[in-house]
Amino acid sequence: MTDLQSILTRLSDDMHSDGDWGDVAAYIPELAGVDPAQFGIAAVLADGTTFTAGDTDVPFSAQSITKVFTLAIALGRSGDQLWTRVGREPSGRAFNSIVQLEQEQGRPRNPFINAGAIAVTDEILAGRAPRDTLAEIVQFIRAAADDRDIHINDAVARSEFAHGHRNFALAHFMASCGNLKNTPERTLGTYFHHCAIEMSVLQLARAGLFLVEAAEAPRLISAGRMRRLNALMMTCGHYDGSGDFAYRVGLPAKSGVGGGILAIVPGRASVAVWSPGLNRYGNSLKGTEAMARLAREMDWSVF
Ligand SMILES: NC(=O)CC[C@H](N)C(=O)O
Repeated sequence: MTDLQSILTRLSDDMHSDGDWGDVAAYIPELAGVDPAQFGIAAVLADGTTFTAGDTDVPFSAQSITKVFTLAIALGRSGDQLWTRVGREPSGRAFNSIVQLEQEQGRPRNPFINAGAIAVTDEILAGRAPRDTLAEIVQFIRAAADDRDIHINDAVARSEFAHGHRNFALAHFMASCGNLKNTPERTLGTYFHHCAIEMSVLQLARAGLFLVEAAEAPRLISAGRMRRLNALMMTCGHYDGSGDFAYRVGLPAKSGVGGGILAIVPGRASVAVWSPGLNRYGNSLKGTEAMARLAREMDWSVF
C-alpha cells in the first residue's frame, strides 16, 4: 500500500502545480472568501490505516456531504416511511432547482438535492428542539470519525440563513404541499447549521468508514442500509453531474459546495478529497479530477 501513498502525493503535487482551480461557491457570502488554491486528500482503509497528501488538516465546510449522515439518521428513526416524503431517483437538475419540485407536487426527487435534504432534516427535527437534533447529527459524525473535535461553524450557518432565498422558496413550496412538519425557519435553521459542520479531509475520510462494509470497519448502521446509502450516493450524490461522476470515477460519492467529496470503495476504503473551486455542477473541480485518477490508478470501481 505504499503505492497508495505515492499516488496521493503525486496527485497532490500535480493538482497544486496546475493553475485552473475553478470558482468557490459565492452564494454563501461566508464561503466566498475561501482561497480556491487548496487541495487535500485522505484515504482510510477499512482497518483504519491512513494515507494523506496536501492540505489535509484544514477544516472546510462539509455542506451537502452532511446529507449522507442526516439520511442515515432519518432512516434509522423513520425507516421506509421516509420515502413517502422523498423519492429515490436522480434529478438531472441543479442541486437547488425549483421547477421540478413544483412539477412533482412538493415531493423532492431524492434526499441529496436541497429540497430532499430539507425534507430529511425536517423529518428528524419533528417533535424535537433544533439544538437536540443538531447535537445528534454532530454526535453521529463524531462517533463515525472517532473524533470529538468536529464542530458547526456558526458564522457560515448564519451567512446562509441570511441569504438562502432559494432554500426558503423550496421549503415554503413544500409547506404549501403539506410536505413540511416544522416551520420553514425552524427546518432551514437546522439544515443550514448541519451544512455548516466543518471537517478536514482526514476527519471526513474517517467519518465515511461507517459506509465501508468490512469486518474491521466501525458498525453504526446495518449492512443493508449501508448498501442503500451507497446506491443513492452513486445515483444522486453529484446532482446533475452524477452520471458523469459514475462514468469517470465509478464509486459511490457525495459532494458539497464547500469543495469536499466523500467517496466509498465498498469493502476497502473511505476517501475524502477537498479543493474549494467548483465545476459547473457545483462539485469540486480538482476533487473530481483527483478521484478519477485515484480510482483509475488503484483500479477502484464498483463495476
Ligand atoms: N450542494 C451543496 O453543498 C448545497 C448545500 C448548501 N447548504 C445549500 O443549501 O445550498
